[in-house]
Amino acid sequence: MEAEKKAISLLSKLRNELQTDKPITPLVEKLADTDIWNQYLEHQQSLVSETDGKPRWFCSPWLFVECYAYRRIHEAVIQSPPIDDFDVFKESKQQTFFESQESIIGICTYLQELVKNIEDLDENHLKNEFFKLLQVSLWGNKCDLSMSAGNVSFQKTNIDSLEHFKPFILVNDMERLWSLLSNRKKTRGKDTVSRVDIVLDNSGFELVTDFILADFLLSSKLATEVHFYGKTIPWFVSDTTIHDFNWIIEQAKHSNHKWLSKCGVDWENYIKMGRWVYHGHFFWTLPHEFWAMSQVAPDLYAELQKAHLIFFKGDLNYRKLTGDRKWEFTIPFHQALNGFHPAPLCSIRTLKSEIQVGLQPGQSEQLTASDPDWLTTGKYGIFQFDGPL
Ligand SMILES: O=P(O)(O)OC[C@H]1O[C@](O)(CO)[C@@H](O)[C@@H]1O
Ligand SMILES: [Mn+2]
Repeated sequence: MEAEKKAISLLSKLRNELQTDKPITPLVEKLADTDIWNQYLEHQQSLVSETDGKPRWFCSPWLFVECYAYRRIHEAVIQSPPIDDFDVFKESKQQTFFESQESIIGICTYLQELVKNIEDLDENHLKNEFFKLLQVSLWGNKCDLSMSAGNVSFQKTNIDSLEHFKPFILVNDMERLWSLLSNRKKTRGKDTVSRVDIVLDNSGFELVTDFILADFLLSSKLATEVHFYGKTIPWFVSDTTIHDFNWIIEQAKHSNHKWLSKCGVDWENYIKMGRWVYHGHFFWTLPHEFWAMSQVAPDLYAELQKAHLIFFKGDLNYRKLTGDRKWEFTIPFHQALNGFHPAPLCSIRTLKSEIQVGLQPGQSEQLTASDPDWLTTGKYGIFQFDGPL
């Protein structure tokens, strides 16, 4: 109880600082990322003019203060042993998993039926299924908890509704993903690796959709291994940590539903065989743009370079890919990445923040006229690829 009281008082202090626009203060508790964070705060300080004094909550870059808020929540918890490994968002993450049981069973059953005869499918059919499961993973990203504040009444994806959602895909590079993976499958030798990396976003329903896609990639031999990247601390409410990752697989495995539990068993086996690999890295919970990765986290950058294709899930990853800058809507994605090219990559994201690049001339104007909130509601989505043609 004493520890809880301490955590709550630190959290109230944080809330007060935020609500009254106090200066941003350095982190105090020593963790692997503390020095990098504090250097970043100093850098922000150097950008503030003398008359403005210190960086504050209301007038600092949104990406920076939003990340900082979550990092401070974590600091309040780690300063309060013995509850220092408590995940303040665990309950809501687990609740959404249970609330979306029906959709989860639907997509797991679909996958299991599909993989039964996967060897007999012709090229076109396989491509079609690949596209479907990519879209399931895309619309799965509607379900984050930081934007919905725990309200998961968002329409859940099921395979039959995909056609209905197609018009809301604003950038669609699925064909390029198919060419890359299917060409590699045709030309690679028997023992060579095809590696797809997935930089995860939210746990719960979205993570299941990512598992379904990853399972399909192995079952169809479009990939021989899949590497996942998650957060090392609770983050943006619903983001995946190693605990969530393992918890979802355990839940699936112990389900009473035949196909969901088959998925759980298969997924656990993939991990045991090293065909699925999970990586945690503190870089993902820093405020840095991804173009800083090769400097700030060269080990992570080198890991990503081993992939043949990288999927970046979700809105926050897109903001970090593009530096959260106010780019023109039509500037090429390659340019907005500003030198971040560890391997061919693709953002799979529903739009929840006011940034989008790589649109056709006139596209944004048309959207603004027909649906003024198109950038922030999560109704629209993209598959945006960058890599050699
Ligand atoms: O889980 P996602 O798709 O990254 O969405 C989180 C998004 O929600 C917000 O917290 C609020 O819109 C954004 O800052 C963030 O980009
Ligand atoms: Mn998220």
